[in-house]
Amino acid sequence: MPGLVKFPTFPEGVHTHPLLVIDYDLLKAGDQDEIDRLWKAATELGFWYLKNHGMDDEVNAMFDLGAETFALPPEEKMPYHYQQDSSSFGYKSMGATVIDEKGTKDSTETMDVAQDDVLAYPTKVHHAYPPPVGAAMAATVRPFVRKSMAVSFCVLGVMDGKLGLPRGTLAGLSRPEERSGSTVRLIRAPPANSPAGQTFLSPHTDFGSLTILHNRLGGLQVLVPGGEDWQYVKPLEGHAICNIGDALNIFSGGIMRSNIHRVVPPPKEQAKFERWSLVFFTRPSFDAPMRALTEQSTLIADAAANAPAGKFETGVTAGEWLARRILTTRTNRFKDGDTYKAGFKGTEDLKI
Ligand SMILES: O=C(O)CCC(=O)C(=O)O
Ligand SMILES: [Fe+2]
Repeated sequence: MPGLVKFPTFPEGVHTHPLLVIDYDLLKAGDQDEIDRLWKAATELGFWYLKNHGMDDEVNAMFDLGAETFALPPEEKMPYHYQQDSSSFGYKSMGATVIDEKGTKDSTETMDVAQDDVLAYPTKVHHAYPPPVGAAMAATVRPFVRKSMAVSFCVLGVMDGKLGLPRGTLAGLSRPEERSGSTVRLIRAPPANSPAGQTFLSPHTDFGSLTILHNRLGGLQVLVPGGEDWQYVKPLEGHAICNIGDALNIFSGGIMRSNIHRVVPPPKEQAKFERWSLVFFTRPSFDAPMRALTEQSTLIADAAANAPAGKFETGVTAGEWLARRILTTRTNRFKDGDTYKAGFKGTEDLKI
């Protein structure tokens, strides 16, 4: 974040859900207890804190880059806006997407920098970015992406083992050499001086495999399985918040949980401040089929066999899945609530 900005600590007395804390150093070392705890987190809630990820410096540098980029005047950001009919790579201005079935426009600015563009820079693969991003590519963006990829691939490797998949299976569905929707996202949400009940990000499951989130202020909430009420996830200094997305839910025949979450203004005194998040989304290669890996694991085959027929055979690729969910939120495409709900649907099994 705009590292020098001081903000009030997360308040007492708000309904908060604790997450398991997973130690990345222990995971990398193959510690069996830690692996078991990660498995518990990934299958029960689908969210956990990650400590000792070793990327605090890269995260702070990314927040500074976000501040520099979003501070540009609109005429210097808009040329890098995402294209209406394609992916969300690039800059997104406030109001360019809708956040609910009523067609309410969003109030955040975002910048998505594609992993493919970061790795190939200065060759452009998907999109162009404002000059501060290019200038920071080698020193800031690429180191952040590399460390985030290492975390993701470590988690995917652990999941291979637990799911009974041949080693490297899940990473093989997100090979950096193949084009994918994997991306870094910076999000700036304004201070919440607007009507109560405002939402920054409506209830959703994440579209890809694994999400690694760094935030400073509260506002992220989860709907705990079987529960009715939204509970805050408290940001913890130096801890990332990780969660499972739709692709891992589908690949695993529903064993891993892609849990529904949303973002509302930060609680109490924190609401007066701008809210910044930095997210790294690992998503499968565009060509990867979104279906349960039943041939490679009896555990997955059994899980899929117990689910309603076809539930984990989506018939689409990861690229198509992503495009459907992303394009549904475009303000210029919004038609009506039913079309929105059908188009935005993820793997949630809870009612939105
Ligand atoms: O900003 C946050 O805390 C969460 C963001 C999120 O859920 C998303 O970008 O998918
Ligand atoms: Fe999310």
